[in-house]
Amino acid sequence: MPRERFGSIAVLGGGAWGTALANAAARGGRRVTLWARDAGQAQEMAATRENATRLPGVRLADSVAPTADIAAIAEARAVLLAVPAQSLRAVASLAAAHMRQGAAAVICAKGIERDTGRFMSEIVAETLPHAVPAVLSGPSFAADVARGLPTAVVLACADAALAQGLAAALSSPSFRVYHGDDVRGVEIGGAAKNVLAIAAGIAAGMGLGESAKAALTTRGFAELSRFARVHGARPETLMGLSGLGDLILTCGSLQSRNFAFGHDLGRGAPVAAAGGGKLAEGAFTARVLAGMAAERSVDMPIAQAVDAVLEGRLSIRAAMDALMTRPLRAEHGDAPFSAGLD
Ligand SMILES: NC(=O)C1=CN([C@@H]2O[C@H](COP(=O)(O)OP(=O)(O)OC[C@H]3O[C@@H](n4cnc5c(N)ncnc54)[C@H](OP(=O)(O)O)[C@@H]3O)[C@@H](O)[C@H]2O)C=CC1
Ligand SMILES: O=C(CO)COP(=O)(O)O
Repeated sequence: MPRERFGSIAVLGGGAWGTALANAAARGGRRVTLWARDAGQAQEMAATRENATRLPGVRLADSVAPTADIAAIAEARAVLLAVPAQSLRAVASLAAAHMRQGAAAVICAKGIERDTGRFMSEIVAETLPHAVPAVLSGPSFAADVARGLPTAVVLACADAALAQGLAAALSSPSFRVYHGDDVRGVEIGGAAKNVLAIAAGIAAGMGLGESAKAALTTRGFAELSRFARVHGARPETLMGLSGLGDLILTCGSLQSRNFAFGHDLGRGAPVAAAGGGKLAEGAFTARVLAGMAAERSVDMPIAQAVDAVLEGRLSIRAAMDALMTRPLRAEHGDAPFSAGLD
């Protein structure tokens, strides 16, 4: 599928990620409509060529057209949904009447809908039945992408040819988009890593050291993989950019808002004050992820500990102690009497 088919694309969401993706697509040669819900913000971005609130210091590419008019997405053959996961349903519903038939709806949010347990692709299937769902995920901080620092992500769509065409259309020398067809695997990696990054941040904030961080990240990957496989994800997807790759990035950097949120908790901040008011998607997904894991009897002790901390059922110290004193078991599988954090 030729990349020229996607000459014009739209991005929904005037936040850090929407703005960064707009710039990335522009670098890939696309004309980009960048929709923000706030007319004042859209006008300011158009006038100053900067998203001063969410991504200060980064110049908007010339071929990015900010707007607050949702009807402006009508021509786009690909629409990138870059709003928080809990707002995806509302924004997709708003876009439904304006998106062209058969356009790709590329989910860029990382989370699970907390009131329903729906994956993002399920929400798109419900709200945009005339669009083709796809998901873009992987280790990529908005500030890095917007500045054109080298980044690699993956775009998955059940229609493999469409995934390939979209990946080519969005790629540029600094933004390398791999393609695949494991939509569920890619979206679960992005959703779950945010919750696990809060745990890694807590451990760092408590000063538990680099070894604890490595243990949490590795055992976090084990539980992310268990959950994803129960939901039909392929193991190789979990080993890739959207699984292991994003987990490593987010569990290891204060640049991550989820890690920073956990870090604040680890230093004693109350839940309501942690993260400095920035979006920490894992805080919204923890409850529903832990609940879905319990429903399917998937062992996710780290995600469950994060949920218990956020809900006030456990102190962070008690949560860490509980993780370390679970019955010993085999690292891989359920054999008793072996060492490991699982
Ligand atoms: N930032 C990053 O590095 C990355 C983020 N992501 C994911 O992208 C998603 C968005 O994150 P990000 O852009 O960083 O978040 P930000 O907090 O920077 O921005 C969120 C944006 O969404 C808008 N928004 C929220 N609710 C609605 C709604 N109901 N209707 C319309 N617009 C709405 C906000 O508008 P307003 O300002 O008016 O409230 C704001 O422009 C998240 O799921 C995140 O996990 C993925 C990869 C990287
Ligand atoms: O998803 C991200 C990096 O891949 C961004 O992480 P945060 O939302 O934790 O900042």
